[in-house]
Amino acid sequence: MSRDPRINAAAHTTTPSARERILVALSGGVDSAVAALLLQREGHDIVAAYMKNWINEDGVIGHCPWEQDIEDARAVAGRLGIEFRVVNLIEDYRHLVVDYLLENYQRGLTPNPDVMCNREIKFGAFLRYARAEGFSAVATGHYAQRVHAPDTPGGYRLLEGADKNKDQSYFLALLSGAQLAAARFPIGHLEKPELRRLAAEAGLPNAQKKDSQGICFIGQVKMADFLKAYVPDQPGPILRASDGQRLGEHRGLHYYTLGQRRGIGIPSNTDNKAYVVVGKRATDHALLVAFDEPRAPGLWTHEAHVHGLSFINEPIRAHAQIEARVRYRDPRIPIHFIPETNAAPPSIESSGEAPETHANGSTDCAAVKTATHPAAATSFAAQIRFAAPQRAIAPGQIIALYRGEELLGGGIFSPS
Ligand SMILES: Nc1ncnc2c1ncn2[C@@H]1O[C@H](COP(=O)(O)OP(=O)(O)OP(=O)(O)O)[C@@H](O)[C@H]1O
Repeated sequence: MSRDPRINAAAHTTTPSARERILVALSGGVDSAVAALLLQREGHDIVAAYMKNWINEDGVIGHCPWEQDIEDARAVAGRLGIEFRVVNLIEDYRHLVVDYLLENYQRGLTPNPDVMCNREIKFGAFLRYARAEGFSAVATGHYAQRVHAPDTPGGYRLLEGADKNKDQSYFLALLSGAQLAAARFPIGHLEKPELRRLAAEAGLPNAQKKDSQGICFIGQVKMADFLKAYVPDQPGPILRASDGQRLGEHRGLHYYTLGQRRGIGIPSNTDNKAYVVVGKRATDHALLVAFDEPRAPGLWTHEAHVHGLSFINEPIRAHAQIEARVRYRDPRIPIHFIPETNAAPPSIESSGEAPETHANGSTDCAAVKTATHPAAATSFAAQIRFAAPQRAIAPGQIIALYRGEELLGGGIFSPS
């Protein structure tokens, strides 16, 4: 239960909702299966849909078991006796997630495809499809809680999932208020063991299925293999940051992330000390390394700049003491948020709601791209001061902003 009285008040005012027509995103996993089960028990009119997001056309990066996932999802829908659809979003996914991923890696940044998939696909293209098909909302199996909050501009707040070990609010950090209003997270109040118990009790065929590892093609293959297939190698020197000494050669800066220790390929000549990536230099295409210790230049920081900020409700317009999570599964940490005065705060309707939908429900990718492409999200930026120094804050990585367990919004760490 939240310690924030506004949130508790809001949560208690959440009344059983009226019957709605909801499209459930059914992945074949157990979480979304139970999401569908619970909505059905609440009496909603539900249809299930599997999103086809990615096809490994060339078979270059290994096996991605989407066909099995579709069959598992179909079996769940069959057990629940609900209509099942397969929605093809491959083109949108390619433009809005894969291009973003590759562009970012090519620029030496550290992108987050899961965060962008939520904003651009699940609550972007998929939500637009749902609307065009007459649904009022999209439900997923995310561990996050949406609570009614009439005192907010958007009408809802987003809280961490009740199961702190499974909480997925970080991945929802770039959702707008409008996207949240149309989202349903029916399992957000559950702990995973209880969810599996409900699945087994209801006879769901995937009750014991192993948890997936994020986005299919990333989860099932090594990122390095994916990049090798799509981004040409561009070798450069590996330099010791302290004195510029050349230690070796790398295959391309996109293979490395700030803070990375494994896979650099430079043996340390000093006992108990290993090299770590501390920077990437565009001018000479150099990978900078140092021994992994607190004084390693560029590895630890007290401050960072963020851009592309979006907020679920009110934008933070003044200095504020809040909390942030700089990586999924990291604890929340206290921060001082300093908004940039010359940047325009985003409107709460700013992303994910591009109106361009054709009569057949397909989306116009060019229009979507202009309106919601990650690079064009918002121009709102801020300086972040961490209460304690943070290790390996990589440009391109997502920061999620919190007040207690309430997710306020998020942004993208800027290159320095
Ligand atoms: N290909 C897909 N088709 C339909 N829905 C999907 C798909 N991939 C993910 N989702 C939706 O997004 C939610 C979160 O996705 P994630 O990949 O994190 O899955 P998860 O937490 O393992 O959940 P699940 O057990 O339902 O697979 C899922 O619960 C599901 O509602």
